[in-house]
Amino acid sequence: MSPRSARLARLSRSVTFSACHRLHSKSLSDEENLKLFGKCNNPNGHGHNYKVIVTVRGEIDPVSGMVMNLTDLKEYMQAAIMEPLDHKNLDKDVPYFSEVVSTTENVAVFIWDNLQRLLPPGILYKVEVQETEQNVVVYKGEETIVK
Ligand SMILES: Nc1nc2c(c(=O)[nH]1)N=C([C@H](O)[C@H](O)COP(=O)(O)OP(=O)(O)OP(=O)(O)O)CN2
Ligand SMILES: [Zn+2]
Repeated sequence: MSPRSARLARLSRSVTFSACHRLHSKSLSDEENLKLFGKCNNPNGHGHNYKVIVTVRGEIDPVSGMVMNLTDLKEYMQAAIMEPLDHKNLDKDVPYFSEVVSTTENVAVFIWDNLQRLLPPGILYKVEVQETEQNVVVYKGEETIVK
């Protein structure tokens, strides 16, 4: 069979969700938490309107013309992002954040791991979380060895 070439494309979809949280680490004292997180350590928390942009990467299927059907991606994002996070207190309502500090970095990892469980293998490329217009995290599934 002769080799064929396929066009690779990246496909993105965004959602927004509202949630509140408090930056507080159980590994630190109250004083250390206040010093590290400042106003974000306020005991009663604060809220954000988060924007999440999910990007998948793959071949453009010659029959469907799609990398994946956006209708399917929408459903996966509903299950992986909106259902667990929208209108929640991240620290109290989402078990993952009872032991993990609810920074934007960790929100991005949480979403990545949830999507990985739902999407076809190897297709997830990037999760971008905008906590505010100024504060943005990109996670692409990368890990490093910690000694
Ligand atoms: N590395 C991180 N640092 C901080 C995070 C984070 O997720 N990762 N988060 C916060 C707070 O949650 C906080 O919400 C940030 O608020 P703020 O500084 O007020 O946000 P802005 O920069 O958008 O607001 P300004 O108007 O520019 O003050 C803190 N650190
Ligand atoms: Zn915050």
